[in-house]
Amino acid sequence: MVSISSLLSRWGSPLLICSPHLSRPNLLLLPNNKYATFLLGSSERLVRVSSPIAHAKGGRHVWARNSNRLLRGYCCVEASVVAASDDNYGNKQVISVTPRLYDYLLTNVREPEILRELREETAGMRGSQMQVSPDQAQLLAMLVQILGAEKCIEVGVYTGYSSLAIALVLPESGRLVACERDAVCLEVAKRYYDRAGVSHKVDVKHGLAADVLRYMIQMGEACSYDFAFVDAEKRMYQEYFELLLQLVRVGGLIVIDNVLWHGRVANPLVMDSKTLSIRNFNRCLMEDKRVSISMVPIGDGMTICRKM
Ligand SMILES: C[S@@+](CC[C@H](N)C(=O)[O-])C[C@H]1O[C@@H](n2cnc3c(N)ncnc32)[C@H](O)[C@@H]1O
Repeated sequence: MVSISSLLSRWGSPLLICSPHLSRPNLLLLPNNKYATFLLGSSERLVRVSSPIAHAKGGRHVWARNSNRLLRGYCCVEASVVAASDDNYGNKQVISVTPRLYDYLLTNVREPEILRELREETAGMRGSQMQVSPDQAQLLAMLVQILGAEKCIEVGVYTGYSSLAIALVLPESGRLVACERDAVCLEVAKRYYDRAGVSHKVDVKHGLAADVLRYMIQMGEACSYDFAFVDAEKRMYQEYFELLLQLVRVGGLIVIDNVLWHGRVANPLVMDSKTLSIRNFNRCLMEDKRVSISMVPIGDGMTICRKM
């Protein structure tokens, strides 16, 4: 076994931080091309160790004793694979998407021409990083198709990329209620709905999404929607979710974007209000027996919820 102090001396000048924020013993491996960072700790003590991995060949194991538990981390030089090995995870290996691997993945996405044009036009606009990725849009469209959805809701339209992906696969009789507070973005979205010939399927609601959803419930539309996608204000996620749970039928889906929040949700040292909101929301969803859930590491992380 290697003690933390000998680990530190062997790896040169790593970073050492103590924090009271972890609620249970934890081990995270966050490799990139140059460093591997390990968080080892408990509610009493968190140790973060970063080490250059430039000279490593193959994988290497690191042991550290935390309270009375032995934690073992496996640091992979091939950054496309993360492997964790401890009491919780066994020897499970999971893919970590590198830029090269993501480029490859995108060559396997069938992005309709009109969506590509919208994405390229939006690239020059403020906030273009907010748009869902082509692989996410493809997954949303597939979920809508699998469900045979006729009635959908989107919370957070921006310039319309995800809503257009959904509208394109809706049947002619289908309807998407698209909620957005920014009129300038909506002008771009509406232009593309027109160009794609799907304007008749999209009911644009300009205003605050929670108000629109409340109004829809008051108008007797509860339990009548098949699918909802949430991609707006992060601190409102719980509220959107509660309203959409009323609007969606049993067996319908609510898909929530940005649930991994650029990885910040997994870093106990990050405590800003948006990260806390999403972390709390994820924790509540875990315990929410009204839905079955699947958190998918696509884009910035999406959770698919099915109403029971
Ligand atoms: C992440 S972007 C949506 C991206 C979009 N789904 C796409 O793929 O292009 C979030 C959008 O939500 C809108 N938004 C934020 N808070 C809102 C609210 N309370 N009501 C309605 N729209 C809101 C923002 O104006 C922004 O355009």
